[in-house]
Amino acid sequence: MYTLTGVSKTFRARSRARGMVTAVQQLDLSIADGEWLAVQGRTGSGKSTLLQLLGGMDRPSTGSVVLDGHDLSAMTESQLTELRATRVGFVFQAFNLIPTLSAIENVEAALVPLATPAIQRRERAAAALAAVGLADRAGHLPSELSGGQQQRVGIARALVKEPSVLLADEPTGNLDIDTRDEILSLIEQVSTANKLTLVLVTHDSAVAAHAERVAVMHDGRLTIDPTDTPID
Ligand SMILES: Nc1ncnc2c1ncn2[C@@H]1O[C@H](COP(=O)(O)OP(=O)(O)OP(=O)(O)O)[C@@H](O)[C@H]1O
Repeated sequence: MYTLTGVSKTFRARSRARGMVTAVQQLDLSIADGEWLAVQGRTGSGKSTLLQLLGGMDRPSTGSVVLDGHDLSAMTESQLTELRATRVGFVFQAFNLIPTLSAIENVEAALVPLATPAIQRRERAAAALAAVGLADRAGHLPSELSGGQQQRVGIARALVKEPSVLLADEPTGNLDIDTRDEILSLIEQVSTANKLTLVLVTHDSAVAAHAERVAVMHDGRLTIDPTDTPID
């Protein structure tokens, strides 16, 4: 599980006159194993920064981010790289696939940092693509796939690492409503099947309504409704 204590993140603004920007302020948060937490909030409220801190892509300026007893803020760069490669899957709004690689090669790419032998890489990537219903599109380039199919590849790329945490930043933001619902139910299904902790950033209240808990960011501060209960 995650325990965040007194987490703040400040950035130096590009223009000197603007000084520092506080993206996340004094945030305390616990996320249980297997929980499905949605994070909502206006643009610029700090949602993506929070996700980056949870994923070890960035370090807090103050406070601690502890995952299963390990303080991410105290880890070395190589420990964080290993954490990202093994424990945490990421899904992005713009899919972030490599355009010159086929679907299966995009999924395999997630295993390169682990030095997984090529045969195993191919087998695991094929299984991950099958798990998202895309076995028959393995050889297609991203440009030959619909938005929903590209996001399925993105989900397979996150799952192939066999992570314990899935972090999704507006994963349905580029999709029409029907495809949004398909992708959301796929994310829910794979998260349940693999007992993943799911933290999903969304502007969309219809998406957030599926979560067990909804947290709202406002100017870097987080509010959670303690009365929130799971919605079936
Ligand atoms: N690397 C950075 N350097 C400087 N400022 C940053 C950096 N990353 C984020 N910020 C600032 O921190 C604040 C929070 O940004 P963040 O991207 O976390 O918001 P967000 O809620 O995810 O927004 P959106 O919904 O538009 O993606 C913003 O004011 C942003 O400009």
